Amino acid sequence: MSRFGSLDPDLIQSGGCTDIYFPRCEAVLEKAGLNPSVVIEVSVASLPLGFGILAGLDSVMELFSGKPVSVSALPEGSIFYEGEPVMVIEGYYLDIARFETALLGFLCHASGIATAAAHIVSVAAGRPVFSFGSRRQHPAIAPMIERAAWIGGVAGVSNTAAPAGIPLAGTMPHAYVLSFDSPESAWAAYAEYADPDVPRIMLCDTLSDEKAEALAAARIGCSAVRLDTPRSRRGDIRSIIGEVRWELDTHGYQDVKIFLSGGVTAADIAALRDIVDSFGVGGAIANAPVIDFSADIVEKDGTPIAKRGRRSGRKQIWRLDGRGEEDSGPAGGRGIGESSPAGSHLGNSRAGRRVLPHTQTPPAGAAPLLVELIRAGRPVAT
Ligand SMILES: O=P(O)(O)OC[C@H]1C[C@H](OP(=O)(O)OP(=O)(O)O)[C@H](O)[C@@H]1O
Ligand SMILES: [Zn+2]
Repeated sequence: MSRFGSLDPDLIQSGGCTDIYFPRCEAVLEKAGLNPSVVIEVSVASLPLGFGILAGLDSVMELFSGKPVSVSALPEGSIFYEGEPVMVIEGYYLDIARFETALLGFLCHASGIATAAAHIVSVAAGRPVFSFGSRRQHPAIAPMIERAAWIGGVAGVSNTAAPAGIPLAGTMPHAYVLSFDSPESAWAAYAEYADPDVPRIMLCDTLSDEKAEALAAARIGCSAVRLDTPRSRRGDIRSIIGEVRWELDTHGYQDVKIFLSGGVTAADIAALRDIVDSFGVGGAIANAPVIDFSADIVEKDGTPIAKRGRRSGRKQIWRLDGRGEEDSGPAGGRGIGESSPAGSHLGNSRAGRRVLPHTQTPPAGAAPLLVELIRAGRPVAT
């Protein structure tokens, strides 16, 4: 029996977490004596934001290691576009079939979060964005959520179960403030007792007006005030934030920054990034729509073949000016443990890329973006 509704990872590894039609059709193929060698490409036909950031590769590598298949893919954190094969899997179909469910699940969910994070980070235009939304999802996938948000470019994450190397960030809950007899005593205790390396960011909207609480917190001493104003009180949040900034400046607290959280979306950030110093984003990242990848046969026993709506034959993505590393590296995010985003290349138009048949000679100076990761079940040193 699984605990907390989550699954034993060994069952995923063995193909036990799959859509029932796979084992059913495997059995028929076996009885029919069929097991073609295939090339399967993972791609997406439509990307609402016009681009995607690839994430979830760590789990796919684990899934296929030790299995008699070969895998090539765009490196994790790469930007990709509609119709581009982000991953290519080769092997006998019966060695791949039932793993399609887990393969797509790993990529769809993590890439959706990484893409939303990258979009929000690019809209924030240099203002730090923190992932505060792991509470909006099942805790068993908190490490995946925070890792994908980090790959998408956030400056830090709130969940302590995040993979090592990702900075943790957080402030204080309203429950903490309410545990004291006043917000002032809550802030004073935090200023005095919180670990020295914890930023003094005080939550300023619990019992009274943001302007009054922000000034009171600044007088006690803080580096920033967090506004998490409930929807019922929001009204014109821009005016509220503008008043808080004005009063802080007028009273000599120009250095006290403003941190905004609570239902923050990319549109909010676009509208407020000129008067807010950093953002805590929950559901807009953690609950991001998945990227709707599909896995399709494009070659069978060496012959190009594909279902309607897909182009047959194995392909390569070429970066025409040879800057493969820019596209094949973190394009909107970064690898785990890297100190900062590799700079957002979200401006990368797909004009600089070309998808060609695997057998076709590319233009001079072009760089291949799909790289071999696993050969016959063994990871390829990259
Ligand atoms: O973008 P969202 O999905 O809204 O979540 C982001 C913030 C908002 C929420 O505030 P509260 O719900 O007031 O929780 P708390 O009092 O614990 O901060 C909590 O601080 C989350 O980290
Ligand atoms: Zn709260």
